[in-house]
Amino acid sequence: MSLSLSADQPAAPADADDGVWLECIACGETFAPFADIRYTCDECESLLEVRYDDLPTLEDFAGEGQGVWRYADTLPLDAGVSIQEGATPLYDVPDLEDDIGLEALRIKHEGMNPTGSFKDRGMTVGVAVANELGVDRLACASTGNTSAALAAYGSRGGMETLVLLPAGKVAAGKIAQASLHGARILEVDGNFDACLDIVQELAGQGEAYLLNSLNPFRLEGQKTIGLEILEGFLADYDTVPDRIVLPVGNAGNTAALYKAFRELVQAGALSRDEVPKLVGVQAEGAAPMVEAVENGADEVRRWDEIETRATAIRIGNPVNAPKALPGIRETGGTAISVTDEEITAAQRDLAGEGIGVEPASAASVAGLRKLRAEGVVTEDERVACLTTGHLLKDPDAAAAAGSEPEPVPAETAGVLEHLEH
Ligand SMILES: Cc1ncc(COP(=O)(O)O)c(C=O)c1O
Ligand SMILES: N[C@@H](CCOP(=O)(O)O)C(=O)O
Repeated sequence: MSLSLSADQPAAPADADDGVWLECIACGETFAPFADIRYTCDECESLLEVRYDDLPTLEDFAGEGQGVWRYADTLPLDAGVSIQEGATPLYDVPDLEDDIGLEALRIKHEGMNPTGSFKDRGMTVGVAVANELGVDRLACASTGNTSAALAAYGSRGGMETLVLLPAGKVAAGKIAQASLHGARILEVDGNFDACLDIVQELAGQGEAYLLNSLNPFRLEGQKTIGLEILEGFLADYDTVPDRIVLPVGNAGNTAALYKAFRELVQAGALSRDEVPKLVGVQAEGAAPMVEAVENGADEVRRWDEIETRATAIRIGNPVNAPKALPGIRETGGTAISVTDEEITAAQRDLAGEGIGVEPASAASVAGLRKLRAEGVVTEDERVACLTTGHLLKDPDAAAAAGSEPEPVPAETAGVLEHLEH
């Protein structure tokens, strides 16, 4: 089955388990979902997706469960290892909306999840599947947020966790989280992509269960971001957004949102033309997806030299590109890169609306501003920007972008005198 936006319904193969199976996105080979551990296709090594024989519409989600698990009908299990993830705010930002010049702008702030990033939506599902598979050690490579979420959900699920981080390139808040939640932290003398290569090898040797976004079950939880955005726009504007702009690193969210919308099209809940355009934003110093989109390529070129202040998206080899590139192309979206200075300016813009985000998150707003200035995004559009992680994840970046504390004497007169200057 291809990754096109088609209304064709998948038919369950014999190895489906309760209407759920895994399917290779390249050769179409199918696998029973929980019989063995696999992350990629046995036949051609391409990425796998979870498939369902009964696809729900938005109405099917009304009122049941909480957060991510309100969408259990579109997930591979009925319940997960949960810390109440999902149901994040969809903020209005009137000043920013005017300033950028749009009909409507909303910020879906994923920093309001339990560990402060969207990764929780994936982990609640991924760790539950790990339980189902009977594994006892979980592992990931991480620029920080995945490790924080894995550590928290793993410890709640009673499993050992191992995280591989690029030494010196992970923000302080994220290391603190992984550490306190009890992960074993290995600092690798290499970048994120090198860490992921190692974790894939460890997982391949059966040393641990891999919970990066290469794991098809994890992305199922992340689909719920898209469903919540659609429901929020339908409630407030009686229509779905024209565009969703999101930061891109390993391209898991781009793949997950596209899958959520594809499934709604297959369920007959959304027409092809209604699907929001997906716009990926990367930092200039780590922009292999942007390069591929600009060149109309079907594959990304791995960037070995990468650098950006937005350490969460300091990634040169987005593993989900084979799922995400069709998502951008089929929805009529695009990809754009922004400078670190543009990212910091957008971080300040969001802070001015009371929304605290880490640098990578602000890339979405920086990219939207640029596309609006270039006329690619038009004034009459309704747009959702995804902000992926909380400000406190990277306190050093926040302090550098904000104002300096002013030393004053410990008495009122001295404070008043200081305030006059
Ligand atoms: C805060 C933050 N924003 C954005 C991303 C990129 O998301 P994705 O890998 O799904 O493209 C990540 C991690 O990759 C992240 O931690
Ligand atoms: N930003 C990510 C990078 C890893 O992405 P994943 O979605 O494949 O786990 C992180 O927080 O580590």
